[in-house]
Amino acid sequence: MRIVRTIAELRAALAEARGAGAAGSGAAGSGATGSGSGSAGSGSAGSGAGASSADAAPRRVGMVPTMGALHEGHLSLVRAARAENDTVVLTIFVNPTQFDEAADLAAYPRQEERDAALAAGAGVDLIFAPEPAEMYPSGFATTVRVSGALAETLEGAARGAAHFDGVATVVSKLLLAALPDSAYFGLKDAQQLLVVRRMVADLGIPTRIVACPTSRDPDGLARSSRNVRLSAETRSRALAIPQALEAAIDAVGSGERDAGRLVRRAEATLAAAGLAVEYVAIVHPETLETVHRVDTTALLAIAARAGEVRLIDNAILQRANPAHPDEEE
Ligand SMILES: Nc1ncnc2c1ncn2[C@@H]1O[C@H](COP(=O)(O)OP(=O)(O)OP(=O)(O)O)[C@@H](O)[C@H]1O
Ligand SMILES: CC(C)(CO)[C@@H](O)C(=O)[O-]
Ligand code: BAL
Repeated sequence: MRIVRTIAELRAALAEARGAGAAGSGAAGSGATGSGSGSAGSGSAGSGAGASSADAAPRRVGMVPTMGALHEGHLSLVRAARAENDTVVLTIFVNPTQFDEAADLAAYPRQEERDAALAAGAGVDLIFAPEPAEMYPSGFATTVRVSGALAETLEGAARGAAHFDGVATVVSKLLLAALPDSAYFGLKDAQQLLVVRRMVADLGIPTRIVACPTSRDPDGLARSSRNVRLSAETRSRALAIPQALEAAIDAVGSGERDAGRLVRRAEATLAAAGLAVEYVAIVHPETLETVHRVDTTALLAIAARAGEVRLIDNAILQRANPAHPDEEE
């Protein structure tokens, strides 16, 4: 496994991995900044050594964009990418433009050596870990903005428009730098996934966006890099978030359709645990428009603070098959 820091190095390494640049450039090896952390295990190609000749079948590249501080949730994305691609690229970049709070950016966990070891063990071939100046060189003046409810509700409203501007801009740069066949995103950040899908479709970026299920600790808490900042006490209070989601799923399963009642019940569960609720919303799972009744499928999204730590989570609420006699109103 190799770590590269510049877009030029990333492109060269991928050209080599795809078999297109093996003969000519030689840049994949020469540009890398080093930090080998052992073999990629399940990796079958991509770190230079396995590059095929140009006449071989095209090699598929999968990308997993992250902000580092890897946990099992990230590794589940890597495994999904590993299963479908010849080369897996993990990006690690704590993107300053998507942070609305300086304190959150400063406190964001950074642990690159540990990340590299975990990535290698999970089958990553290449890590792209640029410095901010590589992604935002002097004079940088372009913003990619997805407008409308998709980006302006929920996280966009709570964190401000700059958040998804930052996400869309950096993800478009990452995708354009590597042009992966597929890129893998977690459903924990369901709105981010929808924003990225819209952006990729609108800009004609030829990458398939793959949604991966939320990975949870055994007690139900969604895995998140920010969880390391929870004390034992705030962590146990944070369990009210998955509990509120489960209760809503159960309530809908038992016939509750009224979104207002579902929201108020979830808010009460969070408040009783001492969490500061930022939003509890029931929205259309694709447009994110508010829905008033759960007649088919809806997304229940929660953002709440446990102490200083802001957490998000969500669940799909699905009306049970209305053809079943018990489900008729
Ligand atoms: N528990 C999880 N299950 C599945 N995917 C996840 C999970 N946590 C993060 N991801 C995904 O990993 C990718 C990188 O996310 P990121 O690096 O921001 O991690 P994070 O744990 O969400 O951090 P934080 O929420 O503290 O910002 C995103 O696509 C995100 O949705
Ligand atoms: C997609 C992403 C890597 C863009 O900075 C980030 O928002 C994240 O880690 O979810
Ligand atoms: N996990 C989404 C990125 C962020 O919190 O900024």
